[in-house]
Amino acid sequence: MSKETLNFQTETSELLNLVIHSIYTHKEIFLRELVSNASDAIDKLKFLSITDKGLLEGDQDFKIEIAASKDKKVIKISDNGIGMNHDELVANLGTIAKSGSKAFMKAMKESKKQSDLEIIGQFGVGFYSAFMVAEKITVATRRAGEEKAYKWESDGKNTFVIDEIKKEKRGTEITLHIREDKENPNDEYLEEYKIRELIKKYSDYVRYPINLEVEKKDGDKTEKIMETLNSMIPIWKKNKTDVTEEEYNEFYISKFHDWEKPLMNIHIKVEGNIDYTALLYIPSRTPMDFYTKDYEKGLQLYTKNVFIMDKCKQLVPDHFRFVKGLVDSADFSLNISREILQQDRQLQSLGKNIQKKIQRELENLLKNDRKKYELFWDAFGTDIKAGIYSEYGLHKDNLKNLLIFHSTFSDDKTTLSEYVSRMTEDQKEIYYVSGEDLESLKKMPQMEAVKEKGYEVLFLNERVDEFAIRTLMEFDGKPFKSVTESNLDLEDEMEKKILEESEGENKNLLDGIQDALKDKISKVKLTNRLKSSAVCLVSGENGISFEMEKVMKDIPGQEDAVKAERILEINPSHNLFKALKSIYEKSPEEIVDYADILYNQALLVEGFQLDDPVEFSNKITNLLIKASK
Ligand SMILES: Nc1ncnc2c1ncn2[C@@H]1O[C@H](COP(=O)(O)OP(=O)(O)OP(=O)(O)O)[C@@H](O)[C@H]1O
Repeated sequence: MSKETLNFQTETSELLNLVIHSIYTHKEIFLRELVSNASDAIDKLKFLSITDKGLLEGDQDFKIEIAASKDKKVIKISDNGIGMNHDELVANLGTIAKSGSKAFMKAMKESKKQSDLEIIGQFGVGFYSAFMVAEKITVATRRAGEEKAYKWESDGKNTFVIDEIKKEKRGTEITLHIREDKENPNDEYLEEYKIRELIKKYSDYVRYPINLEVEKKDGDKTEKIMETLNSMIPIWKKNKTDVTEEEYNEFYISKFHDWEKPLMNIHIKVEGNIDYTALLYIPSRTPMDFYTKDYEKGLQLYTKNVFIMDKCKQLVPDHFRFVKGLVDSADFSLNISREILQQDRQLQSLGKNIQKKIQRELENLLKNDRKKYELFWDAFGTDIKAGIYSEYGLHKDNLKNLLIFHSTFSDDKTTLSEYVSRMTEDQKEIYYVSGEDLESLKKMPQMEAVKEKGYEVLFLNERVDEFAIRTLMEFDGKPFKSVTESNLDLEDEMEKKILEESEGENKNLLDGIQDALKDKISKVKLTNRLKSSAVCLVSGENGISFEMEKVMKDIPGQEDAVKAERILEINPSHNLFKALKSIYEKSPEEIVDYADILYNQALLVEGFQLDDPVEFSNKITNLLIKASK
């Protein structure tokens, strides 16, 4: 094969341009990235060699080596991992395929501020980050089990060159030709102390020895020896007490490509039916791709220190899909293929066990650190609520204690059991009101009577809320009840009787309003539910609420699939009702316009769009003119 010169994919060029020209902070992470690639490459080889011993080529002494030369201004990082063949070289080091770099580019594109370049420190852009310190990079590599070896070389501008070479040992050797830069010198990366420091800081847990070539003086002689810099104990195998918060965070950031430290970690060692260790993290905010189809849930799976798979889906349920982390269990036989592993019953029961642990940790957080729990809730509460109604409510009993909502009780959110503990003796139901934003919910007319009774009302201000609540149906034996339902049943017998009489006396007026609105509402009623408001809409008994109707409307193809039954309720003690009565007595035909205005007002309060806003506005205008005469 002759030498070929290839262009970087456009996105890669953009990324490289950024890396080379704009980023001066956090340069040191390049070493972490290269070491982590080397360690991944050994992991891959180890895994493949289970079924194909030949790949080892007689060398099982897995290691990563670093050598630096101040004279030549180069630093070399080599590994005896899987290596790359020609096509892999082109694909892996010519395009951006991987999560870290892709997410980084996306974040960069979305942010306008230069200071956001800081995020690279936490992100890492993989291999390409080496161009922060190198003016030229040479990669020599041979794929395990193959004969041909290749050299990849580039100055990170627009092109890279690939050439065939001889390389006896399998694996990859990366040579960085350190960039001269007076303003932002890179020379320290050639110093032994710095390399030691960086490996300790970022790569101590790497399971293979990271050996640095150091000079040792022996009398007059100096000789070069290899010294292992890392402790090699995977962080998850250490005792909790031996790991600092910072180490946990550092591990998360480098391993799971977040740019913010996690909200919390869950480090568990379980001995039982299945022995396992898990190190799980809850991110501190919703990942950028969380609501796209690119987001994949799952935990990394290791067995006996060998990496098996990256996103093992069975280990976390959908409602905890935000959890990142890894699970290491010696109880899996390694000879099974990934496909068989996926059906493994052990895996299912491991998943169940992990699910319980996550749940317990969240319950503890809710109990012990409400502030932090609210941060969690802001990021992932929607998923918990969706988890309640998905799979036909299969998980509702597990998840119901994790719910928190705003309520009329205070500005803080409340759990359902806190709500129940505050219920008054005569209160039989848990009241809620649903709608889009808290401020308008607080002012909903339907709330008035419930509030006057001294009952607390939950605010369901997210779309999934009502679906979750309806799946639950009850909590602690107390059914949920929407304050906008028609049969609120708050009155005593006396009040009911007075209302009925009043409806009888005003039958003509009510019928007149009903006739005027016949296509729009199913009924007009007088109500005790209102105090200072004149009218409101409530939903009927077909079980569909206004909020559900709105949600369904937004689903393409379902626009008219469900409609809540609308009942117009009028407050008989309000001056407006008296005014309606006198208008009806004088000229019954005028009631048509009034009815329409009342109905539209009630719609507005409910957050609905008016069928004909222009007509509504004209009617109001006419009324105002009339009033001024
Ligand atoms: N030392 C190596 N040995 C074998 N393959 C390597 C090595 N370094 C990099 N690669 C290959 O190049 C790919 C790209 O590396 P890069 O560091 O850019 O991203 P990544 O590490 O895969 O992604 P991320 O950083 O998001 O995990 C890797 O996925 C791997 O296939």
